[in-house]
Amino acid sequence: MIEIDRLTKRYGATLVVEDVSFNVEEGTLTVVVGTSGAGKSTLLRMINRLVEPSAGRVLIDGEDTRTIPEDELRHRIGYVIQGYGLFPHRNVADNIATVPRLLRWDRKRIAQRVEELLDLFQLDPAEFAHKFPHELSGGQQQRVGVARALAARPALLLMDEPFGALDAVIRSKAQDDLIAIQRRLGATIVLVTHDMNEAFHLGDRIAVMDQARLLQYATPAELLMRPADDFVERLVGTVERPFRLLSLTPVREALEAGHAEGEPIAASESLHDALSRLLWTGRKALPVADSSGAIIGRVSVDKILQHGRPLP
Ligand SMILES: Nc1ncnc2c1ncn2[C@@H]1O[C@H](COP(=O)(O)OP(=O)(O)OP(=O)(O)O)[C@@H](O)[C@H]1O
Repeated sequence: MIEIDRLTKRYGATLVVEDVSFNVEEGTLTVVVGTSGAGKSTLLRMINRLVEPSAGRVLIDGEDTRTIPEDELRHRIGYVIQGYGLFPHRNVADNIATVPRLLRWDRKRIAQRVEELLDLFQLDPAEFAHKFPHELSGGQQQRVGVARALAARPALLLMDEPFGALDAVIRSKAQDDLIAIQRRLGATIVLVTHDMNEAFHLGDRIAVMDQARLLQYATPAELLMRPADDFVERLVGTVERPFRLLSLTPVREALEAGHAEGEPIAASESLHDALSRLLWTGRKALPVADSSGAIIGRVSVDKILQHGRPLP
């Protein structure tokens, strides 16, 4: 677990991060979201001590980061920034091998790890290992940047606007890839963005910051249903709120007894998917199947719309 404990940063008289605390569970993805200048990047950089906190501390599995030598800390915490920071004169394989080399892994182990990561990021080693960063597209550079940060299996991966330079279509694909890789590796990630859609798409938990302070730290569903204040509510975005809520709720939670005609929908799919299917087919209800394919009930438009309403 990563414990962020009362972190504060002052530049002169200005408080840039004020008394921020939250815990990040192992194997989860936490998104820090907020307006420009809220202090998100500074908070992230205090976690790996690129910025020295004015007060407060960070614990990694109970160990205070101040007791860990800085170079060791950089090896234990991966860091990805917008623009990826790839070394322009090193090829893809050498870029990915950076930290394992510093840690003096043997050649064979490094070569295996590089190949494994290239495969994982869907970059064919035969084609990409020897290319240089300028020969790659933005999306490919982004993947190499993340692969490099993950190479030595860090305890924590920090990502600052990692998709900021990608256009909308590639960005969405890159977000899906990150989720798949995070699940597969069980990596613990803290990611900074100013994009609330990205936060909802990626975050197991979301930390909302404004003017140096943490306003709320909660799951996406909690943010939607119980925003801590007006600012959070506005940021979450009232217009898309019902749809976001439906995207986060599985069909199983609106299951009703009874029969319905048509192709069944899986209980694990979202109510958003169910509603799209219902609107598309013009039906009032769909049969619902469990993971074995057995029909366990139905889901109806009326019931879904009840779920889209915020709690009183
Ligand atoms: N080294 C510094 N010296 C003085 N002020 C700084 C320094 N670094 C950051 N700041 C100020 O701290 C505030 C927060 O900056 P930070 O980059 O953490 O915000 P952010 O939420 O990441 O914003 P953005 O999304 O625009 O990058 C800003 O007002 C910035 O000008």
